[in-house]
Amino acid sequence: MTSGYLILETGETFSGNLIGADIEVEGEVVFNTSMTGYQEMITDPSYKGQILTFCYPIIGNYGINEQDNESEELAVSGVIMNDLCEEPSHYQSTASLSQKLKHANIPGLVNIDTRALVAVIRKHGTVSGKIVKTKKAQRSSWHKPNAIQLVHSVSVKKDESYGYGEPHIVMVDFGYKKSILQALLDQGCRVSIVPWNTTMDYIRALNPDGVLISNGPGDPMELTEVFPTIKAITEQYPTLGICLGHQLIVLSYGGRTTKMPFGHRGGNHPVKDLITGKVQMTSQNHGYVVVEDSVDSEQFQIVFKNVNDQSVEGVKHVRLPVQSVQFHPEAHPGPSDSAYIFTDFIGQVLAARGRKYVTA
Ligand SMILES: NC(=O)CC[C@H](N)C(=O)O
Repeated sequence: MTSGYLILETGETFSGNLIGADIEVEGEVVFNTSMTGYQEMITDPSYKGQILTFCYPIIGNYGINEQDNESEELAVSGVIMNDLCEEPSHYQSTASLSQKLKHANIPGLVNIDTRALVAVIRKHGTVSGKIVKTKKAQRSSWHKPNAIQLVHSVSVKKDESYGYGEPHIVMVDFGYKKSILQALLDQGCRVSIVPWNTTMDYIRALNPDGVLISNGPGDPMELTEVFPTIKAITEQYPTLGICLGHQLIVLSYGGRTTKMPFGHRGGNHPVKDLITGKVQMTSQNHGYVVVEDSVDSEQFQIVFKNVNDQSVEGVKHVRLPVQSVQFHPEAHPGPSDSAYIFTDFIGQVLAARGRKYVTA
């Protein structure tokens, strides 16, 4: 196998072997703690521009199938793992992970000491890194990807329409995961997916019963140009925000987000519902988080918090049927404890139909 290296901006080098595409890449090095779900992760558009490390030591054992893609394209810039299984076994498997990476022109590094790497990321916070072929590769220039470019590259370029039922939900696409669309279709909805920079007039003309603001890559504070539209949406339609969508809703009301030391990426993040006191296990993938003090309590109530670090995991508007969650109720990968978020949203949409909102 060809030798390859991960070099970090903080100075460390990790040695392993190259798989997938024969190219060098750069990206923010992040880690996910899920035991399964590597196919959903590498196709989740929120990972656009990032190099993803799998904490679980054996990856690839059930192959790649035709069902579990969260988007058509692979989103990650590169992947890092310990032990790659090249002989997958699963009745749905149609390819191996390394074949999929090669086909998508994405490089990976295997036989990396991922426990040591994760310890380094946890020490420094998320760092930039490069997957390279020689140890002496350039360590000086690092560039932070721009959120508008990232979102633009993964968002639909024109409307797409799915399902024939009711109610009609418009999903503003910052890089949606297919499982979110599937969750809406499972609720019987008709779904119109529109590009991230769609105007309020255009959304109004589609006459939605409710709007979903999707997940997506990048630093939410760089997406200022959409804040007025997001706010206008929440003032007019029942709205659900997921992950980036949650951050954008809070930002559009004057709140702030900040970068977490190394993010929440995994399938077992405990989140407490502050109203019922119940804890649910959630699927997560985010590097930024809403700053608690920045949430205007005259507008929003914080209704979910992370049990591990007490960070904000969801808000509800105090008057309008608007809710947003930092975690992923669509799961994939991860537990589906919070799937009821979609049922609640559609319930609110149906209850609000025909009613006119009085805005703040
Ligand atoms: N999954 C997401 O929507 C991620 C949101 C944002 N890009 C973050 O990292 O926090």
